[in-house]
Amino acid sequence: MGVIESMIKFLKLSSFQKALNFCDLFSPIEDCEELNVFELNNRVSFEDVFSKFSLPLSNRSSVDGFAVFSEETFGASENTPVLLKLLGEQRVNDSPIDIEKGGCVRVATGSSLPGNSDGVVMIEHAKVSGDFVEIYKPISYFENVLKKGEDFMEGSVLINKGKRINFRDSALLAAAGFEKVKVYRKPRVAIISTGDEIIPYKEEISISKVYDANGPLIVNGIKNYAEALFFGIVKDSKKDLEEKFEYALENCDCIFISGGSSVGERDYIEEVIKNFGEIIHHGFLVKPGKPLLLGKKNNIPIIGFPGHPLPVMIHLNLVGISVLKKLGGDKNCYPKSDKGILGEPVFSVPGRVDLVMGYRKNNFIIPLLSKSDYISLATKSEFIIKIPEDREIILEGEEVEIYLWD
Ligand SMILES: Nc1nc2c(c(=O)[nH]1)N[C@H]1C(S)=C(S)[C@@H](COP(=O)(O)OP(=O)(O)OC[C@H]3O[C@@H](n4cnc5c(N)ncnc54)[C@H](O)[C@@H]3O)O[C@H]1N2
Ligand code: MOO
Repeated sequence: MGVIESMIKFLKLSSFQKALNFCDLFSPIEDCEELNVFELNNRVSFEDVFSKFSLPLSNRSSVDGFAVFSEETFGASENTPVLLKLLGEQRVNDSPIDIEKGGCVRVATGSSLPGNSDGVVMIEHAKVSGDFVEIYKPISYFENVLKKGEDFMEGSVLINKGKRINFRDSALLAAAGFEKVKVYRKPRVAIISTGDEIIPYKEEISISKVYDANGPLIVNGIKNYAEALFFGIVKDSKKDLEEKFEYALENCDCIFISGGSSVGERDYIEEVIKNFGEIIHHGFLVKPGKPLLLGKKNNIPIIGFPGHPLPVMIHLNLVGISVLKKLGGDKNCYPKSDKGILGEPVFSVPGRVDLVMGYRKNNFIIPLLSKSDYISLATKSEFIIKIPEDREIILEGEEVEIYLWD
């Protein structure tokens, strides 16, 4: 490739927003598996899950105390307690017993309320005296009671299709009696590291070699969202790359490749993607990661990450994981963002988005200055600060948007 061709390649840089919207080009893989309720964390529900019964199934006491007819406690006080006959005990695993006016029943937290009783006096506000209980405090109608169906009603949607199930959701599903739930199958991702200089950790390092950091970075980074299939390190050879691509396209739902995305003599990735599918965008108005390459074949996303590990980390977090969430059925696929106040000024070049590592100190956002070739600073960062394309400087005290690491 000549100098002019190389220059022309990057004349048309796309707005970074287009990279953030890359996930919109794909649809979820409509394929599922059934998982036990113990294995659901971080998986995406394949269906609307409806409750088969109401919870609680009956009116239940929220406290340890005495179930009563609430109106019979009106006027009770420390000096003039109301006296109610102790009719028995209703434990959590007992079937409801009866209660009559002028009486009360000892209940535990979670017990069904006996008969038509409509409130529970806490044990702290009562005292057993022989066959009677002295009530020292009045309660209102249904005080200290969780009413039947108050938590959720029979037939209501517990989890929507496309929701990423968290550990709290798994408790809800278990309480509702679900042993198994259908979830989207995780997309299978082919991960390829490229470069003649890239070596696996088993080999001896030398000045002309670089250990493969991007392989483990991508494999670990996507585990929550995908099945990661590491295809290994491929030399800068079009033939070798094409072979891996062909296999990956037949067996995987997505391809993530790092290195060789720029405009050098041996940067073949664009050409290889073109041979098998289509290029959507190559080159973005963003720092770092300008040569980011986004392509696809039908519903198979292909991302060519620039070789330096820092842009891989950033764009895996912002673009790669979003695409995997989309394929995996997640309705909420954009990166998590937040806002904060800058504690130090940060500088940029107008016309491009700058993505700067940052951390929080005394509730202020502090930028960590780094070059694309740094790896170490990223591990100290807590998030990524976004400097929009129309800003040259953002001053201390101004609000900035931050993207959270996944
Ligand atoms: N003439 C130009 N040169 C470059 C441009 C440009 O616009 N014009 N863009 C620069 C930018 S920005 C970036 S980013 C890099 C990206 O280049 P490539 O995607 O082609 O990546 P490589 O050249 O293959 O590698 C860059 C760098 O990263 C190291 N690397 C690669 N893979 C790994 C890995 N798996 N683990 C660890 N380190 C890796 C590689 O050894 C290189 O040092 O292009 C600029 N050049
Ligand atoms: O875009 Mo590159 O990642 O700055 O060196």
